[in-house]
This record gives sequence, structure tokens and C-alpha cells, in this order.
Amino acid sequence: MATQALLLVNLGSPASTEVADVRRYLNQFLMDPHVVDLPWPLRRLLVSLILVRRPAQSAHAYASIWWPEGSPLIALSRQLQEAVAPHWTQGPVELAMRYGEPSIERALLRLAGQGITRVTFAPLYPQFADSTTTTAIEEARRVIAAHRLDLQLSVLQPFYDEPEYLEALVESARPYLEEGFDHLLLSFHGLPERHLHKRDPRGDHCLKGADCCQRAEGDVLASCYRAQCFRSAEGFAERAGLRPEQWSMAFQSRLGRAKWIEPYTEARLDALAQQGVRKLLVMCPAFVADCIETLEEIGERGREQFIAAGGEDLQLVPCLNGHPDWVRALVTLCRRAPVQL
Ligand SMILES: C=CC1=C(C)c2cc3[nH]c(cc4nc(cc5[nH]c(cc1n2)c(C)c5CCC(=O)O)C(CCC(=O)O)=C4C)c(C)c3C=C
Ligand SMILES: [Fe+2]
Ligand SMILES: [Fe+2]
Repeated sequence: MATQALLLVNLGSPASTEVADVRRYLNQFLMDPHVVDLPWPLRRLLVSLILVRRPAQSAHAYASIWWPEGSPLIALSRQLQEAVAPHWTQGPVELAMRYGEPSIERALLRLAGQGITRVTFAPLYPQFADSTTTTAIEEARRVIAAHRLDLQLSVLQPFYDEPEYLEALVESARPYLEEGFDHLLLSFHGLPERHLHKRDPRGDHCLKGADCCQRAEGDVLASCYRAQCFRSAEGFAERAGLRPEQWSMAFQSRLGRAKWIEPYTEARLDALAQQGVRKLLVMCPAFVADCIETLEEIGERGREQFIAAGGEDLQLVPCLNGHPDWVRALVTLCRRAPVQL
């Protein structure tokens, strides 16, 4: 059997919690036109404004969750790589980040240098977004073209409704669900509404009605991040045997002044506390590895906010990380990844 390498790709973290490293990382991340999708002069201006205060704030937040071995996102992704390797018998398993190190460029050059010509490229995002999936794939294409690499890519598709992913989520959450809770909030990373409109195939679906994203099918579902989040949430709740009043969903990590997709997690935390929810579980199914957005935004700030609003406890359910069911699920999904010409 010909060698087929597997390249796991996630978003990336700063090199350290030093403000200068965080500024460098945020600049690379936010200057990506798939993330801040404005014409270059406006993007440069906006990002420069963000970079006045944000690096110090983010450095402080990173410092509160940083591990002795570095960024939790990268350390957990390394653990996943090591857990997947024995199951991926077709070839080596590498890890890359879209921003910072280990870079997609370094990983693809290393694989090509080993004489490998076929790579399964796995963006570790269950739901499709230009700011995550598209930019990772485009970066791989850029590297292959720039270095004229003889590499054929198979690309893992968004897996928001794949039974293997949803069942692994349920298994990983089971001990927390069995402990008892008043309500489960499924908190997904948000997106500016503009990103949804841009991807709306005929411009007549996204955010045009109260339940437009819940009803999405076909090409609309394939390109609507919010619709895919609804599918993941509903698929999870159904498999976990949750009643409709036991759970809800929301979107976190808003940045800047533009309107982001709703409902906002911050608003839901207050509303749930005010409705009498005392023991709140929060899961973040858009992230397969714990990171600043889960550990700090939800586990620290979200918890404080919920308690200040009258709640008793907010328990963050860990991401899939290295859960054995997720390791098996990921290998199965990657084996199915279609070749991209
Ligand atoms: C899970 C999917 C993600 C989407 C969609 C996404 C969109 C998106 N993010 C920002 C801005 C920031 N995100 C940041 C961190 C971050 N984002 C994701 C995932 C998605 N982002 C992850 C996994 C992480 C964690 C990185 C880590 O090191 O742990 C940050 C940096 C942290 C901070 O300063 O808050 C920013 C900024 C935008 C603007 C966006 C869509 C346009
Ligand atoms: Fe993000
Ligand atoms: Fe939509």
C-alpha cells in the first residue's frame, strides 16, 4: 500500500505569553483576509487599532491558562497526534497550526522531504468556516505551489453531523451529564454575520428568519457555519437523550463592533442564571481541543459571570482532546477524506 501521511491542523497559539509574541500571533491571525475580511487598507487600520490593547489583554488571559509545556491547544493537539499515530497505519502523522508554529509550511516540507507524495489534510474544525477551514486549505495550496511540491491532498470534510464525531462527544460528556445538572449550554465559537452572508449561495437564506439556519438543507447547509452548529447541537442532544428544555445553544468569542451571530453566550449566561438555573454545564463542540476560548473565556470569565448573575456553579465539560472514542472517530473520518484535485 502506498504511503499516505496524515496532517492534523488546528488554529495555533502565540509562542509564549509575552505581549510581543501575542502581538505577533494576533497580527498574523487577524491580517488573514479570511478572518478580517476587509480590503487591505481597512484591514490594516482595524487590526492596528486592535493591536493597541488586545495583545496585553490576551497575554494576561493566556498566562492564566498556560501549561508548563506551553499552549494547551498545542500540547493537547500533540497528545492527539501521538494517540492517532498507532491507528494510522498508512504513514506518518504530523501536526501543524495555521498561525505560528509548527507551521503548515514546515510540516508539508518535512513530509515532501521524506519522499511522501500523498497527504490526508485534516483541518480539525467540525463546522465549516472560511476563517478556519478555507484558510487552512488555501495555505496548504500556497505552500505546495510556492515550493512546487509533488503532493496530492485528500481533505477531511466538515464533520458536524458525522455519527462518529457526535457519538464521541456524547461519550466524552457522559460522566458530566450523569452527575446531574440544571441546564446544558452548547457554546460554539461565533462569527461576524457578514461571513454568513458572504457564503449564502443565493443571498436569500442566512439570517432571513427566526429559524432559517435550523431549516437549512443542501448547498445552504454545506456553507452555513451557523446551520452546521445547529445540526451538531441537535445531533448531540438527541444522542445524549436530552429533553428540549434541558439544553440550549449560543455563540461566544465576539471581537470588535460588528454584529456577530446570535444568541451570544454572554447574554445566555445571565439569562440562565436569572431563570433559576443553578448548576450549569457548558460544552464547546466547535473546538476539538481545549484552548483559551474554552478554558479562559468559559471556564474562568464565563464562570465568574454566571455566579455573579446568581448561578451556583458552571462546570466546563472538556473538549474531545485525546478521548479514545474521538481518536478512533478521527481516524475513521480521515480514511474517508476525498482526494482534492
Ligand atoms: C472553532 C472555530 C473557530 C472560528 C470559527 C473562529 C473564528 C474567529 N476567531 C476570531 C478571533 C480570535 N479567535 C481566537 C482564538 C481562537 N479561535 C479558535 C477557533 C475559531 N475561531 C481557537 C481554537 C482559538 C484558540 C487559540 C489558542 O491559542 O488557544 C483569538 C485569540 C485569543 C484572543 O485574543 O481572544 C482571536 C482574536 C475571529 C475574528 C474569527 C472570525 C472571523
Ligand atoms: Fe477564534
Ligand atoms: Fe444560515
